[in-house]
Amino acid sequence: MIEFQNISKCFDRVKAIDNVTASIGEGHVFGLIGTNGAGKSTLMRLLCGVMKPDKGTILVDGEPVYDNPSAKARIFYISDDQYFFRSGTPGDMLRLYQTYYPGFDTDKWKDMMGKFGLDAGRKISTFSKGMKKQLSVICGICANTKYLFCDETFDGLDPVMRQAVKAVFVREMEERGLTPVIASHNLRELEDICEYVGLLHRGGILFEKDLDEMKLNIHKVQCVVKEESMLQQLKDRLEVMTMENRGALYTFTVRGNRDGVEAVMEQLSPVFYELLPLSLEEIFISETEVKGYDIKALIF
Ligand SMILES: Nc1ncnc2c1ncn2[C@@H]1O[C@H](COP(=O)(O)OP(=O)(O)OP(=O)(O)O)[C@@H](O)[C@H]1O
Repeated sequence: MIEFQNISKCFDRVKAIDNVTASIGEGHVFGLIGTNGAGKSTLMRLLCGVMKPDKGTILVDGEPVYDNPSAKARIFYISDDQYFFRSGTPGDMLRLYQTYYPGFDTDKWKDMMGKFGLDAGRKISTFSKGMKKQLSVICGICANTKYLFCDETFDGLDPVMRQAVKAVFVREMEERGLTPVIASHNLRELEDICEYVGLLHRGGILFEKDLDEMKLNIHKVQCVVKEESMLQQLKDRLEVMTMENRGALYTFTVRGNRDGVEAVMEQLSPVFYELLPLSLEEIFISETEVKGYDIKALIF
């Protein structure tokens, strides 16, 4: 388990991470989502021990991670701005990781390189962006670490490769309890694969929850009301996060369990109403809008 408490990190006057507390459990996929500049990459670097927090504690399976080779050996980090040696080949990467990760599975690496069609002797500088990401994923999987951090790794892969990598993650989770931590802007992708999601906004964590549980407690209500006064009653009785309307059709995002929301709607008895589930993308937009990150303000 990775536990972090009250961690903060500043770059000059920019508070990249501001007093964040959360944890990442084992054996399931944790998705890290957030607005641009929210601090996702910074949080990942802190959790992997690449950077030291200004304050707060980070424990990987009970051990501090920064400057601690034994905790770091349990983590493989695929950064979004990948660095490869000049003139280096995948074979050079293999030798480097074999030295650093004692459990590195060389047979699996060779097998995956073959299956993904990557040439171990070719200069990495001649690889496409997607091929470099594939190489990192293969190294990350074969390092056999307990935790695998992927910073926007999926975003550079084509749809077939994304499916292949997801299938590899699922296999590794089942076979050896791998815990992938994935930061991505592709929420549809994360929705398919993640069980837990953390939402960062302006350096702070807005929530860190089980995705299915989260979906049980946030709903989209579409309704047509008899008169305007009913809208106020609805706002008074439900925890409304966002509201918009197109003509007579009003759409609310509300917090609360389905039965409670339905009971209020039944009592108010509008002309028509319907409760719909929210996608992760809609939850993201609603939660960040509540915090002042309003999509309409960006567009109009
Ligand atoms: N090395 C650095 N020096 C100065 N400022 C930095 C540095 N790294 C990050 N920041 C700042 O910290 C904040 C968080 O950046 P970070 O890259 O962690 O966000 P992010 O959520 O990964 O963003 P994005 O989704 O746009 O990739 C930003 O304001 C960024 O400008």
